[in-house]
Amino acid sequence: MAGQKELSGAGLRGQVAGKTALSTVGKSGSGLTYRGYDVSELADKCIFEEVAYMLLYGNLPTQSELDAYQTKLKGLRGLPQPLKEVLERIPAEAHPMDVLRTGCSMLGNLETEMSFDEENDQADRMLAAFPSIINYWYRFTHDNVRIETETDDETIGGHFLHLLKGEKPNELHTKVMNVSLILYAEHEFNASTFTARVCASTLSDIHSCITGAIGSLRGHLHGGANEAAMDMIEGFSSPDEAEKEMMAMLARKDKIMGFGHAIYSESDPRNIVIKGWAEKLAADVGDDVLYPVSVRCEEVMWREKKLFCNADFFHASAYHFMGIPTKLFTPIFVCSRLTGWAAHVFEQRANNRIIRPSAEYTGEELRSVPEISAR
Ligand SMILES: CC(=O)SCCNC(=O)CCNC(=O)[C@H](O)C(C)(C)COP(=O)(O)OP(=O)(O)OC[C@H]1O[C@@H](n2cnc3c(N)ncnc32)[C@H](O)[C@@H]1OP(=O)(O)O
Ligand SMILES: O=C([O-])CC(=O)C(=O)O
Repeated sequence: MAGQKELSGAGLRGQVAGKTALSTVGKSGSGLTYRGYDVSELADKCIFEEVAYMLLYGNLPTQSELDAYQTKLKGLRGLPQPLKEVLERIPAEAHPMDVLRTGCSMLGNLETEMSFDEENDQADRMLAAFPSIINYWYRFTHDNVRIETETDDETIGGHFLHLLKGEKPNELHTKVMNVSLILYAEHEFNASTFTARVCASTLSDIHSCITGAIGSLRGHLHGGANEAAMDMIEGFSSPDEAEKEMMAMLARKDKIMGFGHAIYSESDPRNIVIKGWAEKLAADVGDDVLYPVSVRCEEVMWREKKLFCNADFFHASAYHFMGIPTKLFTPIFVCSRLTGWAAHVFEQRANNRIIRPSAEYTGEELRSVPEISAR
């Protein structure tokens, strides 16, 4: 099991900031459980919609519940015209995470959550619409086409790739997308989820909570690490070059993206799963550089620093082998983590007290305001 670190110090590390029944990190099973189910077993046996349903509605769906849920989500993939118009005005050079942040916020203006009774329907709507939002903008600004976002793909993962590439994905790619979305779905009180909970604790609307969470996930120390890891590994032309460059980065004390974790001490249980799929995808595309480079980076970091790959590192090569542009990596994370964020918003609302910690003051002693001429 991937154990927990000794937790103390800055960044609220080790402080219990609330209760959750949604997941455990570094405590049991392979190290990550969602409502008591081990993430590796979920990734093996389920499609993403089953996990989304379990997080959002409390139990794994029966076959008829799953069929109804997939039908519901399929029916919610269309985008309102004013949202399409906003997306068309965002420049091609914008970061897709900013596009998604704006898309979520705009959706909140058009389909505002009027009462918390709507929270499940609102979460389902975002789950269905986010792949449409990001791909509508991407295809409009990069390929000059206005795509039809209502596909008949059974899964969100398949739907995402279909919109991106204009054709239905093969079985391998659909499976990897499902695995990836399951692995990224939920992770206790990480920075973006905590952002969503803080916002929810003020009794704000769900679009505000999710918009804020997208902004938190964007940074390279959190979800943005999968893009930063890709930028790094594609600069290495061989495992030996990767080793040499990594050693130089470590000597300079650079932060190496895709390694280390705030909670896990020895491994991130999601890594072994996505690494296995990255290896299969490498064989599928006949890669003999990127995957071996990634493996060498993993070996060097462990040998030199006892730092291990987190969920993001092998996601980089896996997504790349499926032909996904690097700048869409973190938005895919959003399409998954939305389930965890929304489930935490529901949990916070169900047992709420406004989140308002204290600060240790390090400023000036009490003093009087000098006249402006005397400053
Ligand atoms: C899905 C996710 O969000 S997973 C996280 C994705 N983020 C990344 O991959 C970014 C790179 N990793 C990091 O920056 C960090 O490991 C974090 C943000 C994930 C965790 O941060 P912390 O809990 O503060 O790290 P931690 O306390 O373990 O750091 C211990 C030491 O290892 C170093 N370290 C940790 N991660 C790395 C890294 N990736 N590269 C180089 N050194 C590192 C720290 O600088 C620190 O050194 P110091 O004691 O000399 O200051
Ligand atoms: O838990 C964290 O700090 C970061 C992480 O791995 C996640 O959000 O998936």
